[in-house]
Amino acid sequence: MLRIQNLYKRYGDYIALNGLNLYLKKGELLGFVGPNGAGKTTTMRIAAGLLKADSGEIYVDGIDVNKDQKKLKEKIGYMPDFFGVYDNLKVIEYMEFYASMYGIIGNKAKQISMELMDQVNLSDKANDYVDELSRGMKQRLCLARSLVHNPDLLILDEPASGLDPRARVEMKTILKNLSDNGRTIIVSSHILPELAQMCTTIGIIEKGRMVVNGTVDEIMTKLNATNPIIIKVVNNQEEAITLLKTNPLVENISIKENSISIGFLGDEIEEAKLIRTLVENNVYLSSFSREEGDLESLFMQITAHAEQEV
Ligand SMILES: Nc1ncnc2c1ncn2[C@@H]1O[C@H](COP(=O)(O)OP(=O)(O)OP(=O)(O)O)[C@@H](O)[C@H]1O
Repeated sequence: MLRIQNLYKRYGDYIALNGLNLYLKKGELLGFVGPNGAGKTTTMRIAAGLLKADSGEIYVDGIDVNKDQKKLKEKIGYMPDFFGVYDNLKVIEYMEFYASMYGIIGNKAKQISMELMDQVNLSDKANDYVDELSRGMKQRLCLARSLVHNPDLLILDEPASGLDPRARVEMKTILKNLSDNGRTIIVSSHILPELAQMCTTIGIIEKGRMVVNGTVDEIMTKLNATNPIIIKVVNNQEEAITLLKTNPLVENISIKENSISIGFLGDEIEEAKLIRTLVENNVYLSSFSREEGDLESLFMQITAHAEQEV
């Protein structure tokens, strides 16, 4: 659905995007995460056709963003991170106004607007003035507005920013429902745990480059593969250490309380072979397991130096 290759964007001398790559399949929900200033808004605005890149390729469902703006606008729904004030407009009028920008008018506009307001839990606010809505309601309205032309790809820039915990949960539930109904979505945030539970795919951006992009499962598998294995030996720790030292896949042996921690470069089959060697040499194990990694610590690790420089 979305293919971004080698994207570059400068603001004056400042390099905001530095060869960014991003791939997203139909029906996926991508959490686009990075620290402040990493380039999320710039990427999203370029993908939505609102900003021009200096170079790079972007295709949305096969459409070249640089060549066919009209078709692109039909495909994409965009929700910006900031939106303005709306004098004297009722919620339903606001929705119908946006529908009219896509040529949808009259009863059809009313029907679509009512359906979308229902999806974002705003049906009972149809006749309220937009300015009188809470921040969470305004954000949900903005989401509904971005769906008015039934786009294939939704690009949402920090839709949950500034919301209280209850409103954040409500926004997440709405996004999850949209995703479950087959919509392809990119949602940005600088809070990874918030996205990790609902996203199928994660992209971590730092200093204008994508540093991690894959499904949550793929990222966790890769992440865990580099974690130490913790071995608990119940009888002969010395013998265990001697055996571990002879295995070329074992590195960094250390003892923590009554456990042995090792760096291990092998896959699961090699892990099984190592267990067999230990047991066959009368080393009794009560446990043998990789330390579990978590996405949050990965994110903090990747973005630590970027935060320090801010
Ligand atoms: N119009 C502009 N002129 C100059 N610099 C800009 C402009 N827009 C963005 N930048 C700079 O480009 C970098 C990337 O900005 P961008 O808004 O894309 O980051 P972001 O990841 O969305 O950040 P945030 O999480 O704070 O919204 C930042 O350093 C920002 O200051």
